[in-house]
Amino acid sequence: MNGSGFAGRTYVVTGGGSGIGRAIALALGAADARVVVAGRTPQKLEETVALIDQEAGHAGRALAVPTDVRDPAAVDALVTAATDRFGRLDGLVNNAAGNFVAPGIDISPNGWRAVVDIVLNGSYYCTRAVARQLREQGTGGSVLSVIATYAWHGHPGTVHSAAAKAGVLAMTRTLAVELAPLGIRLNCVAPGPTETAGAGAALWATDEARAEVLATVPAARFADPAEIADASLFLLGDRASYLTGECLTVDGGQWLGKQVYGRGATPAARGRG
Ligand SMILES: CCCCC/C=C/C(=O)SCCNC(=O)CCNC(=O)[C@H](O)C(C)(C)COP(=O)(O)OP(=O)(O)OC[C@H]1O[C@@H](n2cnc3c(N)ncnc32)[C@H](O)[C@@H]1OP(=O)(O)O
Ligand SMILES: NC(=O)C1=CN([C@@H]2O[C@H](COP(=O)(O)OP(=O)(O)OC[C@H]3O[C@@H](n4cnc5c(N)ncnc54)[C@H](OP(=O)(O)O)[C@@H]3O)[C@@H](O)[C@H]2O)C=CC1
Repeated sequence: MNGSGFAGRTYVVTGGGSGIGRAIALALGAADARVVVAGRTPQKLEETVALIDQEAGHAGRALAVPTDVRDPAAVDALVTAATDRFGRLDGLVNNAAGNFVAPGIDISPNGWRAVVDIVLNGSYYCTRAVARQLREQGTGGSVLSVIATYAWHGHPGTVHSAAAKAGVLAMTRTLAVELAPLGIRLNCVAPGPTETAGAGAALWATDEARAEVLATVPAARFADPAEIADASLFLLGDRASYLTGECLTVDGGQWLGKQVYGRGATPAARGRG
């Protein structure tokens, strides 16, 4: 990815210790960017840093900053740690999330808060802190938030996450307009079912649940986190320089694949096949 414009730039990736966040952090590192990974579990963050250093062939390209994104003071400290270490920031990936499946009216207030605080409030605190730093630098930059297609179509069993992701999409579109004059772009990526341990445990913990999810994907497979990372780097980088307030869906056709007749054109056509 040399020549992609990432060399020497610095990006904060929340939830960079696992799954999609780790894949994005590794892709940024491989594109010669400097990467600051944030999350609650220091060991997972250090593993990502070690993988980036290993790929680079030397230490120093990445930094782990244990952070709970629900805590605005901790988020401000994250941005300070990143700029102390690398001198400046160029962007942010809001990837941290929590999720579980439960009937909407049975979720406790604390269960609702757990998810909304991480996904919506955490994304706002991180975006606010990074955008203030970019404004101070006068450099512009790019913010990418990882959402889900149910931000717009809804989804039974995940009302907390769907509502929070919809909020992140609205935040993205609102701040895209407010911050465009500062050269700051904000976009979203909406992955479909992606093979990660976190989502597997939270959303498709049994073989039956996994098969049920798979049956909804026209592409008939889960995404690899690296495929989400590819789309993410496009949105973060200079090739998307005139693109702001948008959401790129990377879901193997899942959310569009809800036709009355399933995947065949019509029952009659399928009968002939
Ligand atoms: C199909 C394709 C679309 C998929 C789109 C989206 C996918 C994703 O978001 S995948 C990301 C999945 N990754 C994770 O979820 C990892 C992180 N997860 C967590 O940290 C937890 O799951 C968390 C969100 C619950 C937060 O953990 P923590 O802050 O430690 O909170 P507690 O365990 O103390 O629980 C707080 C509160 O929530 C209630 N709760 C937890 N799990 C469930 C459940 N399965 N059902 C009902 N309620 C649950 C828990 O009981 C607590 O409430 P109170 O008991 O009232 O205190
Ligand atoms: N996998 C999928 O099918 C899909 C995933 N997504 C989205 O992709 C993103 C990544 O999910 P995925 O990689 O699958 O799942 P993971 O569970 O691997 O990723 C979630 C990450 O968020 C971090 N995190 C959770 N709570 C906090 C917190 N309070 N503060 C800081 N970090 C936190 C976790 O680290 P730690 O626990 O150490 O803090 C973890 O690294 C999420 O936004 C998810 O909603 C969207 C659609 C589909």
